[in-house]
This record gives sequence, structure tokens and C-alpha cells, in this order.
Amino acid sequence: TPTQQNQDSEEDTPVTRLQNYLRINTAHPSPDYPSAVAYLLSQARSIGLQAQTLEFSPGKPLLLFTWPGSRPSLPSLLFNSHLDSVPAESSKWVHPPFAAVRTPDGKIFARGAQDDKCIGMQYLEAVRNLKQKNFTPIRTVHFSYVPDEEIGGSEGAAKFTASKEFKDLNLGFAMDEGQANPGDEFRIFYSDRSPWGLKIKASGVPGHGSKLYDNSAMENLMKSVEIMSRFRESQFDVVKAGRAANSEVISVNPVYMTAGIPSPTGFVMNMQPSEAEAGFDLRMPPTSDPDAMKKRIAEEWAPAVRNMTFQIIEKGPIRDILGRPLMTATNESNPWWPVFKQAITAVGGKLAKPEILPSTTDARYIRELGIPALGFSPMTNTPILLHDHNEFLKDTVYLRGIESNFDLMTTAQVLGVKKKKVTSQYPCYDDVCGFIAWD
Ligand SMILES: CSCC[C@H](NC=O)C(=O)O
Ligand SMILES: [Zn+2]
Ligand SMILES: [Zn+2]
Repeated sequence: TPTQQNQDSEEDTPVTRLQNYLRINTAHPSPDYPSAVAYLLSQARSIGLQAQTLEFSPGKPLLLFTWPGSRPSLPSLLFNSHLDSVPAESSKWVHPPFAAVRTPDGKIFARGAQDDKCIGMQYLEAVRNLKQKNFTPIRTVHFSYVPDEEIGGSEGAAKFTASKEFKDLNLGFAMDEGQANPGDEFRIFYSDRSPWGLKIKASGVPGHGSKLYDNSAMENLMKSVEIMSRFRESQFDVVKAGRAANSEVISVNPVYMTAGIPSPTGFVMNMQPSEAEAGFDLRMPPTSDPDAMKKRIAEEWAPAVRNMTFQIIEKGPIRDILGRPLMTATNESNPWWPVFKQAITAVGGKLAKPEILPSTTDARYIRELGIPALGFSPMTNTPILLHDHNEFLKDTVYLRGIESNFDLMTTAQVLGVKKKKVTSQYPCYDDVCGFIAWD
């Protein structure tokens, strides 16, 4: 009956609380941050977390929740997620992207279901469960909800990690988003690729559309595109041959091309234009050499001899403050690694071999400071649908993810870790300036 349905939708359960978060449209280009903030604040209040709303950029709020530990001098934990989502083309979805419809087989359809509102709510549900068991953490646990991850994080996580507020957290270890796995192992990410936006521009001799001549802008640009395609293929071949994962090679993908002289019916067809431009999404694995790539771009992809110029938009850091690749150790040299492994074992989960994420997250800003950070979105037996149409997450998978975060928070308390005082102004974690001992 309709009455029964209304009652169902008013139920307050872990799943309906997720659905309510998913119904807030925080997709770019105009994310509804105020509604998301109000909702999460009400959640934090209902479980008794301390809450702060920070605003490092106008109109871009950042939430910081805190669960004080009984020994606040110990390095703290941070669980991060982002408030924003990529847009959704409603007409191509089977269910509206902001209705968070749950189908009879338990699939919750929504933009953000996997990326990454699931983890944001799982953190809070884990706290709710722990508090019900009267658990008090030894070390302080923080939760951050940051704006603008999907557009690079320069107004969000980048400003947060550079702030006094962040330094004062005295972080030992952070968790951020990962990616789903169609198989039954939990995937864990120790690094991201660093994104560059590359614009190449050619200029050349204009002329009649019928004329064959050298050095037109289109010819200059197309030569570059050919050279770049060959490079792309060489990288992809390594992946196809099984010698590296997708995320371990450099990707370069064209995202736009623009040239021509506009006319009311499209473009003028009998003029060769004097300018042509193309844009590329470039992703650099953590150990790749940014200077070598810049040299390749200047000498091969956009050489001045072919009348070309280029612009690289570097989105975030590629090395940490000590000049090291942005990678978190997944071995015993990182005292948090066994903690994490134990938490997964506790939910009966199998852990996949640690990976580099093919895309990019805000964890790179945390790793930049030398703080260990792992990417983890507990979604097994789930197709990878982030940024795709019909993004969904199954209720059972979501609920199991709460358990794994729950265990992570408790396990991290039992196996305390203490940081060494370091020469840098930031805490570090490896043999250069690392942890000295178990607490
Ligand atoms: C250019 S930084 C954008 C970050 C974005 N993150 C998730 O998808 C990505 O494209 O990987
Ligand atoms: Zn994300
Ligand atoms: Zn995303």
C-alpha cells in the first residue's frame, strides 16, 4: 500500500541514510554543498562527533569531524572522502541519478554510489556501531569531507593539507577512496597517478582549401597527434602484453580538438586555418620522470620547429616534500600496513595485491607531506562504474564495507604506532625520517 511505502522511505537505517546522502545533488558544475554539509552535520550530531565547518575557498565548505581519543598526544587517524561528484547524463540512466532507487535485488542506483559517498557514510556508520558498543578510541580519529576533488582539489584538499588546522591534527595515517572490484578481493591502493592537462597549439600558413602546401596549422597538429598516438600505443602494448597494469604506464588520451573557421552551417570548408589546438589527459605513474616527459613534449610533441606551443596544467604534486615518489609503503616498514591487513582479515576478506590507482584522488596531497595514505573503497563483486552511467552499489556490499571500516578503526587502536620527531616540519614514515617503534 502507499502508506506502507511511505513508512519504508521514512525508515532510518544504514541504507536509507546512504540513500538520503545520495539524493543530494553534489555533481559539478554546481554541487549543492550546503545541503550535503547540513546533512552530514546532522549525522555527526546524531552520533556525537565534534564537528567543524572550514572554508578555505568561498562557497567550498570542508567538514572536519573529530572523535577524541583517550590519549590525544598519539598520532591521529584520518578518514577522508569528497563531497562532490561528476555530472550524470540523466537520460542515459535506467533510474534517475539522484533518486537513489533501490531495486528488489538490492542495487542502489545513484551518481556517487561508488564514488565516493559510500565511504563517507560507511565511516559514520562504523562510528555509530562502535559507540553503541561503548568503544572509546585511544588515538583521536578524524573524518574529512572535502569539496572539489573531481576538479583537481586545488580549492579543497590542497588548501586543507596546507593549513594550520591540518598540521594540528598530528596525523599518523590516512585512508581515502579506492575503486570497486568485480572479483571477490578487496583492492587497496598505495599511490595514484598524477594528472596533467596538456594543450598543444599549432600555427601555420593559411591558404585556399584546394592548395597542397607544407606547414599548415592542421598538418603541424596532425603530425603531433600521430606521434602521440604512437607513444600511447607503445604504453598500451606493455599493458596488453601483461607486463604492467594500466596504472603503471603513462596514459595520454585526446579529450578535445579545435580548429577551423566557423560558419553558420558549421565550418568554412574551403579555407585551411592558421591555428589548430588539441587537449590531452595525461597521467603519470608515481615513479615516472616528469622532466623527461616535459622534454619529450617540447622536442617531439609540440616542437617549435613545427610552429607549435604547449601548456602543461599540472594538477597537484608528483613528488613529496622530500622529493620522493608519492607512494605509501605496503610492507612492514609501514607500521600501519599490518594494521590494515588485520582489519580486512577480521571481516573474512581477501586482500588483492596492492595497486596504483589509474585515476587520481586527494590522497596525493596527504602523501605529499610524507604521511602514509591508502586508498580503500570496500566494494567486492561490484562492476567498476565510477564516472559511468548507471553507477550503483549493492546494499549487502555497502553493509559489509561498514564492518571493514569498523575493524579498521578498532584495530588501529590496538596496535598503536608512535612517530619519531623529524627534521622536516612534517611527520614522515620511512627510513629517511620514519616511525621508530611500536607504541
Ligand atoms: C585532474 S584531477 C581530477 C581528479 C579526478 N578524480 C577522480 O576521478 C580524476 O580525474 O582522476
Ligand atoms: Zn572519487
Ligand atoms: Zn571521481
